[in-house]
Amino acid sequence: MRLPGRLAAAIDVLTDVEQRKRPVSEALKAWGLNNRFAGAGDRAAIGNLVYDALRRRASHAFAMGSDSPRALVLAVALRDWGETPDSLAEAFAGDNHAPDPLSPQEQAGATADLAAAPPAIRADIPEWLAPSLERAFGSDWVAEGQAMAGRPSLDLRVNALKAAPEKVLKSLARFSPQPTAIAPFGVTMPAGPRDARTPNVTTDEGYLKGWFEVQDQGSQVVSALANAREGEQVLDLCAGAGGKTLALAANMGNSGQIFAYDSDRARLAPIYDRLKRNGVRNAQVRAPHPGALDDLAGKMDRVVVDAPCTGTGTWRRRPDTKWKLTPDLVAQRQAEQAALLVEAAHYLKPGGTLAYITCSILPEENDDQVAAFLAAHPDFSSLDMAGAWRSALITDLPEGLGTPGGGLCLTPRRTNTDGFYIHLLRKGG
Ligand SMILES: C[S@@+](CC[C@H](N)C(=O)[O-])C[C@H]1O[C@@H](n2cnc3c(N)ncnc32)[C@H](O)[C@@H]1O
Repeated sequence: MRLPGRLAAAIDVLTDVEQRKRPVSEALKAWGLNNRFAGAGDRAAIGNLVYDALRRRASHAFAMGSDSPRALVLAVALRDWGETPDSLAEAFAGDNHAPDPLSPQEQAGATADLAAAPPAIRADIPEWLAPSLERAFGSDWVAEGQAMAGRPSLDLRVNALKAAPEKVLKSLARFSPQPTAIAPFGVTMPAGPRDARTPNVTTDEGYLKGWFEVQDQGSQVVSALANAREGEQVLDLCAGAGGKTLALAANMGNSGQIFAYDSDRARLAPIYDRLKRNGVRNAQVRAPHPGALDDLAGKMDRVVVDAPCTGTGTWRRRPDTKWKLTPDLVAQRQAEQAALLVEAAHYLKPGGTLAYITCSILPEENDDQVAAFLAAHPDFSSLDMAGAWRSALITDLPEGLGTPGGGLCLTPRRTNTDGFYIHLLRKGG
């Protein structure tokens, strides 16, 4: 397929997403099944168009004067992919699969000036979230929003239990991987432009042998900052599919004990295979039976709460969630987070550490939650995060990552990672 056909297909997919309220991945898969002639390169290009349209939905709609799927996809071609009204007119001419020719208004979108657009449009975020971003980032909030509308890199964490970074760099040399800037065991492949395909690393022999896992560098950094040490008793209270459990196990050199729990069996299910592939021998999965964790009360050196959250830090990867978020959903997540912090405290022994993590950048889910917890639990105190950074990452904490409430917040703009928050709290005693 050539560009015109790919644009037309992306318009169809985005229409499907918007009309049937379908996740993008599902709509793309359905399109692929109905259009079996399309190759992997076509499917990747169409996916990029749809995701790019959603990443910058607000600014694209403003520039084009419309938020229709057609306007958004054409905006990607004109505003992100370097096409011009002339290059598109030439490509569309005589191509049976091309969308209709561009209207004068659509052509004008190519050079639309957004300087006078409201800040939330320039930041490409829903307007109701502007006060939260401003609280989180001060005068930088529009630039932070813009960075969250970019394409993410593909990051891997080398599994120190089985391989060294050099081995993985060599195994994946065909994708030109680079060491990550912050995470000590990270390998990264920057996103390419236009129709660039994301490397398929999960068919690599290194992956199948457990030498590495796909994990955003930000997730690797907060896993390292949780600072689980050899010989400790650690509860991973929201283990999900185990992304952080695996990193904690590697950090602990397979010694001590990790209890991996999640209240959702389906989310927990992949952890069994992943633990095996990674050669993890110090993790015990606790399925969500009543009383599953009763024997751990007051005994843990460390409890990691990788809390359910709005996922605002992952907007680059799941841009549709940016526009679906509602105040009710934020409130729901806040209630879950507050309850989980109280629950986590119950399992810690005196002197133990609680690591509170979210993949959100909203202060309502981060500093506010910790402040409310500390106010109700005077036996807990905030740990020095600069010291934790030095101890876990053997470098000084970069400028500007600290939050007013004493936590750390990583962002695409600050650290070239997904957005993550972490705060370590010590139980007195
Ligand atoms: C951010 S995800 C965890 C991701 C996982 N730690 C990883 O690194 O791959 C949050 C998890 O919290 C779980 N969860 C939500 N409420 C919970 C609760 N009350 N107790 C335990 N887990 C809960 C969800 O099922 C979800 O899997």
